[in-house]
Amino acid sequence: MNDLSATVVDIRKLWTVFKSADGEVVVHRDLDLRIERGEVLSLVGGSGTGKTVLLRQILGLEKPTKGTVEVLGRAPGELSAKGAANVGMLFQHGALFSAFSVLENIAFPLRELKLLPDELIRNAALVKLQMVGLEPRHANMSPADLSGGMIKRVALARALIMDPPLLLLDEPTAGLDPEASDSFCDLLRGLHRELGLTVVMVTHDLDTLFDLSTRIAVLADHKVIVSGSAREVIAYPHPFIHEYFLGGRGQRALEALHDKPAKAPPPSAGAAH
Ligand SMILES: Nc1ncnc2c1ncn2[C@@H]1O[C@H](COP(=O)(O)OP(=O)(O)OP(=O)(O)O)[C@@H](O)[C@H]1O
Repeated sequence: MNDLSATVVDIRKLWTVFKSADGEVVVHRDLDLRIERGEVLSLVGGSGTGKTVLLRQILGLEKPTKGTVEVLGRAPGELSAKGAANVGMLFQHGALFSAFSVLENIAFPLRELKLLPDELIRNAALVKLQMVGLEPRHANMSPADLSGGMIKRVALARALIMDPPLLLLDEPTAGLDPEASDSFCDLLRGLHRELGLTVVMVTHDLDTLFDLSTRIAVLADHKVIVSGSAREVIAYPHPFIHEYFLGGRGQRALEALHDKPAKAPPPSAGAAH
């Protein structure tokens, strides 16, 4: 497979087994998942079904016990500088360095490469700052002075600094109020379209899930039991799906989705919250 292939993430016969005091815990068993270029694939599943572990395996931070994970045809574990540039990750709480300014945080992965002069790195970071809807005046601020929505935006700019074709999002709207959450979803939707990104997202927020996903994959019984559109997934008979999507919370999110007026195409540089 080469970089022109439509498959960005290819997971085959994946087993993840952790040792515990009581023996072994099987998290994934023979899990298969293929993600094509341009998809926004959301992973949903009960607590402990291995969604975060799967993101970490795609990022190359953890190795499968058995089976293979490939990103653009390469094992993410073999991350060279070029490999690392293939995947951007937005961690749940932003994971910004508190001692660094906004711009230093965004520039960090590029600076670590030690390949470019400072001026070029600074300019690249400023471009990304604006891409996520922030302004040059935010560049010298400290993370402690930012709102939750701004922290997410800075973390997103850092995840995008190397122009990765694949972006991983762990609970991108967790902790944001509804307005900031909508605004961040608009930004993600715009960037997905404009940059032609492939996105893999873990979210417990059903509004975010229905708002952004082009496909939903459900993890249960140690594997992906079904993947497809919201409609297809909801129609799949499984107790987890019934409880998750057809309980009160799911019904409200579905109704809100149907009631929502169609959105105008969002600018990638929307107002920061
Ligand atoms: N390094 C590790 N060592 C041992 N067990 C681990 C390790 N990492 C994860 N686990 C276990 O693997 C299982 C899956 O964890 P993971 O965090 O991926 O679940 P999740 O689906 O993201 O859950 P949640 O929705 O609650 O965040 C859990 O039982 C967790 O305790």
